[in-house]
Order: sequence, then structure tokens, then C-alpha cells
Amino acid sequence: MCGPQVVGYTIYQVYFHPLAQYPGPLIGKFLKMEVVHRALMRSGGDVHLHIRHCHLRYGKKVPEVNFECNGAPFIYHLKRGQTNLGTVFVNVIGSIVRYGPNVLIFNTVEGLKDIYSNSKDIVKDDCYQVLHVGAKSILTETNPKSHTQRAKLIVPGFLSHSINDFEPRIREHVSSLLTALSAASKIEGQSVSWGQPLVMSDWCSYSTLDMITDLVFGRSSNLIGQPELRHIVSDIEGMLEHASFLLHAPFVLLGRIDKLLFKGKIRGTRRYRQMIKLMMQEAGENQIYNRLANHAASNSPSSFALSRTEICSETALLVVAVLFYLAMYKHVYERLRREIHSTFQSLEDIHTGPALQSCTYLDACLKETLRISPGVSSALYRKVGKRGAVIDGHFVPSGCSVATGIYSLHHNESYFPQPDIFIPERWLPGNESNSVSATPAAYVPFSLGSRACLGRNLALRELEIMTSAIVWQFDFKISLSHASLGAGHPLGGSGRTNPMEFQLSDHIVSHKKGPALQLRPRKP
Ligand code: HEM
Repeated sequence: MCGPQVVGYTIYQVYFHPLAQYPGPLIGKFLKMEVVHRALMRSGGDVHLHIRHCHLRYGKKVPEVNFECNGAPFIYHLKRGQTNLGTVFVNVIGSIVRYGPNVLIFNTVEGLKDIYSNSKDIVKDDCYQVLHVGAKSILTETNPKSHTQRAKLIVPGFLSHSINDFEPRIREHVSSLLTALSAASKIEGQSVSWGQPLVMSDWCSYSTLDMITDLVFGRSSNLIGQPELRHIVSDIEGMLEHASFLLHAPFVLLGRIDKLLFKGKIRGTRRYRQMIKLMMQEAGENQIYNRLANHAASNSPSSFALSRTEICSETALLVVAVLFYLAMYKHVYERLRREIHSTFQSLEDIHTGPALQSCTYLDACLKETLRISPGVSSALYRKVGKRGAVIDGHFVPSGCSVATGIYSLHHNESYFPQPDIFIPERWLPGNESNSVSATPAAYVPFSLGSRACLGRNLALRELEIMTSAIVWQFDFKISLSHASLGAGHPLGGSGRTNPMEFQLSDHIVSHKKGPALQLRPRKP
């Protein structure tokens, strides 16, 4: 392009483009902000925070009186520039941000529903196709008809009776985890002293990967029992980092620059794929993978393969996030301990049934964790079809990408007052404090509509059982020698300053190391 063309293009993008009226970063009028973050600035992992930042930045400031402290640490208020509890100015969150030349991000319940419940006129964005590794998968399929076909195949594996059948295996894996945690802590019998610090993200990842491989292939990866295989966890993380980079910057595939940038990670991906390949070959008759493979034989062989990303588990992140919040918010921990210890007489009692169902505070803690630290935190892009679509009252032309940032919506003050504070009480039936009550329609950790998470019930079952079993078995506290692992820090950079929030790195799914906990057998 020569000089006048550049000027003409710039004026069009800024003033006359159909999305010109929407506020957003200047650079976003010319480039996708996801690309800027992940490719140019290489700060991948922070996009969920940047989306929230944009909604705040492009909103407006209004005065708010009677700010409530509600048990949050003083440093937290200071970080937000609130030096007294009188009148403060807060940002009213901007509901729509232009996040790329043809990209709009909505931060409202109405926008969310219009985007994700309308599978006829709004489909998965083409960017998902970059994730096909040799074959399409249910997650990356963009054609609604083909998606329905695939979904029919695997949905039965995720219905409650299938999960009930699998639950004894979940409990066995949890029991192995507890034994391994005791051994790694070097806790002797009824010892009252605190054990060695343990990085819980590692241990929970081993256990949840063991569970999910057991379910999908009928054979566990057994990372709890075989330390030499544990590199698989970082192999998966590396693979997701690589994939999330390609998702938004597919141009690096030309000339395969990514092979240079992600050399070590690509090696890890190969190792991981090798393991999965072996498991696929040995999959038991009734396993989810087997059903897909049988169907593939009578259709197009590779196209029904199960993608690797589907079997990696975000569940581990959620368990460690719950443990982090329990260790940080003592009053929450005490209340949950009381509930778990008074409900269950022994570890064997922790299983699906009326007792577990009666644990309303456990349910509230899990919901609040999934709100504040959602396992999938960034924007799930969708593409507007031929006729265009009306989203939250705005007409969006055909071909535009639209999304809602899950982390950003879950931190929208209009739906979740005091969004940066972990308050399980907002989820309790007959909410004890109206000032913090949640808007359930804005809570979407598993997305919604026809492309919502299929593993939701399984993930929740694992979460409930693992969390209750750990709380039942151990007392725990943050290890002072690694206190900042997983936590925000006053010098942590934009959006990462809250020491009471478990920090996520968003790479398709979120992951993060931490917290480091010390355990001891629980006191009666
Ligand atoms: C707490 C843990 C989990 C969270 C927060 C979560 C969240 C999500 C979200 C937000 C999506 C939508 C993705 C998109 O639109 O691009 C999704 C899709 C999906 N999830 Fe999960 N997930 C979790 C665990 C699991 C587990 C354990 C499984 C299975 C073993 C699973 C299987 C799937 C599948 C198959 C899809 C694709 C659905 C489709 O496109 O039709 N998820 N998940």
C-alpha cells in the first residue's frame, strides 16, 4: 500500500467501518488484539485480564457511596485506590468493546445469550479450525450439522448414569491421591506436625489426568504411581500454549515459524501424542474412545478421532483453586470444614447421594471458585452468519467475530458485587447477604447453548468428591516459604495484583502453578 491508501484505510477503519462506533484500543481497529497479545507481545496467558481491562477502560467513571469492606484485606482496597470507606469513584463497565477490526466482545447477559444460544445464525469461529490436529474434533467442528452428529456419539458417555457407573473409579483415584499426598508430605500416622510443602497443581493434575484417561480409554495414565511419566502434565500445558498461539496467529504456520518459537513444547506434544496413541490402541470395549472409533470405521476414518485437548482436564485447576481460596479465606475454610466433618463419618461416606447433596456450602464454594477463576477464562469466538445478527440490541454484520470473555463477565460488578472477593455466601439459597448476591444468568463457566461443555457433570462430580475428601482427610495451610505461588502480587502487573485471587494463565484452558500447601492429618 502506498501513502494515500494507508491514509484512506486508516480513516475508513477508524471512522467509517461498520464497527467504528464501538470503543476499544486504537490498535484493535487494525489488528486482532488477541494476536497482539499472543503473537507480537508474547504475553500469552493474560488475554482474559486484558479483555476485562478493556471493558473497564472503555466504560465511564461514576461515584459510589458506602463502600463495604466485607472482610477483604486492606491492601486490596489500596490497590484499587480506595483509601477510605467514603465516596469512591468506580468504573461502570463498558458493555461492548471492539477487540479487532471485525471483532466485538460483549460483557452483558443479553449479549451472552444472543451469541451462544443462537446456533443457527452464529457458529463457532473459523479460528477453531487451526486446532484440528490431523482430524476435526467435537470441540473444533464449526459446522453445526456435523457437530450434532458427533455430539450424539459421545453424549451418552457423559449422562448421569454413565458417570454414576464411573464414580467408584473416581473415588479410587481420589484415595490414591490422598495416600500419595500423605507420603509426599512425609506425614507419619497420626502426626500433628505440618508436612513438607506440596505444589498442589502438580498433584491434582496427576490425579485428574489419571481419572480422565481411565474414563476415556479404560486405562489410567497412572501418573500418581509412576513418577517417570509425570512430564506429560507439562507436555500438555506446552501443547496448549502452542495451540492457543496458533489459534489467534495462524499466519506463523507459513514457514512454520512456530516450530522455532515452540521447539521444546512441540517435542513434548509428540511425547504426549505417542502416549495417547498407545491408549487409543488399547482402549476397552465400552469406553468413550471406542465408541468414536467404531463409528469412524463406518464413516470417514480420521474425522471422528477424539481430540487431545478434550481429554485434558481443567478440573485439576479448579480443585487447586478451591484449595487456594480455602487457605486464603480462613472463615470460609472453617465453615466448609464444619459442614464436611459433620456430614460424613468416614472417607468412604463421600459419594454421590443425599449426604453430598446436602452440602450446600461446598456447592457454594465450588460455584464461587468457578466464577472467580473459571477454567476457561477467555473469549470463545463465534462468527456471525450471512444475514448478520442482533446482539444485545446491536446489529452486527455478517462475517464479524463476536464473543464474551468468561472471566470478564464473571468479574462484572453489575452481576457480581465485589467481584474480586471470594464470597461463597452469594450462592447460598436464601442468600445471607443481598449486597453480594449473584446473577446466575451471568455465571457460565461451562459456556451455554449447543456448544456448552459436555463434560460438565463429570467435572463437577470430580470436583465435589476431590474437594470434600481432601478437606475431610487433612488440615492445610499455605506454606510461608512459597506463599506467593499462584497468588497475585502487588507488583504482579496489570490485573495480577490481588494477592487473594488465584492467578490463571489462559491458553485455551487455564493453568497455573500453585498453591504450595502444607498438610497434616486433620484434627478431630
Ligand atoms: C471444570 C472443568 C471444565 C470446564 C470449566 C469446562 C469448560 C468448557 C467450556 C467453556 C467449553 C466451551 C468451549 C468452546 O466453546 O470453545 C467446553 C467444551 C467442551 N468440554 Fe469442557 N470443561 C471442563 C471439563 C471438561 C471435562 C472433564 C470434559 C470431558 C472429559 C469436557 C469436555 C468438553 C467437550 C467435549 C467440549 C466441546 C463441546 C462442544 O463443542 O460441543 N470438559 N468445556
